[in-house]
Amino acid sequence: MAGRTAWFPGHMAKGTKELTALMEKLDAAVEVRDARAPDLTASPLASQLGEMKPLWLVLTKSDLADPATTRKWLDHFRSQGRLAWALDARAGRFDQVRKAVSAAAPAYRELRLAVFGIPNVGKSAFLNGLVGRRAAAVGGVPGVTKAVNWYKGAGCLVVDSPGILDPKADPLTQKALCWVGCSKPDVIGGWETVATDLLLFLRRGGLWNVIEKKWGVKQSEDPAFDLETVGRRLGCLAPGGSVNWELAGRRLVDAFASGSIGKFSLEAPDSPASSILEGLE
Ligand SMILES: Nc1nc2c(ncn2[C@@H]2O[C@H](COP(=O)(O)OP(=O)(O)OP(=O)(O)O)[C@@H](O)[C@H]2O)c(=O)[nH]1
Repeated sequence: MAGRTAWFPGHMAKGTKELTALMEKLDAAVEVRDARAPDLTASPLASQLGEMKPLWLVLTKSDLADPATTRKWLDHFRSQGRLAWALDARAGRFDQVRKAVSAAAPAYRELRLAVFGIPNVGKSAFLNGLVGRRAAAVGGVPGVTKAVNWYKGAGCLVVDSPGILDPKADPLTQKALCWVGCSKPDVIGGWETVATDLLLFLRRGGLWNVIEKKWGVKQSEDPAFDLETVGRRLGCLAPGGSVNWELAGRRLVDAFASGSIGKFSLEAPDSPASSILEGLE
């Protein structure tokens, strides 16, 4: 894949350092990924942390993903021996996760868990759902760093961490992360370029039906006209009647990221998005 981006804000570097130091004092960690793209939204820290403690996996935004594909992902991860669940973190049923918490808790104290993942995957929504929306942050835990916030839930103490994005992620992966709201188009060339690649991805991945279903727009004969066709359909016009590309791109990508386009999955265990992304170069 093409060259590397340099976007790695300081707080993410700090978060990585804090989290690895903290892992020593924890019993397990929950990695949060987006159910629409579980490979793309994997945390760059997962393998490092997984060597230290058991890693549980939560696929959030399952309400926005294709249910059959999500079931395949769960089978896939469980076949690797991982505890894995898929849920709508804002409204989800947490019974299964809570059951795992009580099963894993030591007899003499609460289970200590970290929640981590790349930006905007739903870490806070998951944490709030697990410990209860009104849970207040509790202070330092004896013998454990005071530099982070702990939240007390039934049988567990949970610590949040800042979203950490792979500093080495290539530009195409970063674009794909914009499609699900986990990265920002302004660091990767703007809305037009992110949206153009999204349409190309849908075309190549046989996923154009989501666009047709939502807005009644058919694929153009030439992919170069796809964004123009969509932009016109959405009424994103500049004075004089030409398409306002940035606006069209923003409306399209926002519709994807927020789920207003309908349920879709960008990848399945047997067809990872990375294979289509490589074809976009
Ligand atoms: N539809 C849907 N939206 C969700 C779900 N989980 C989170 N969201 C939304 O996704 C957005 C990001 O959620 P957060 O919980 O703030 O994500 P985060 O990972 O804590 O974000 P950072 O702290 O910025 O890294 C918010 O608009 C949430 O309402 C989910 O399961 N389903």
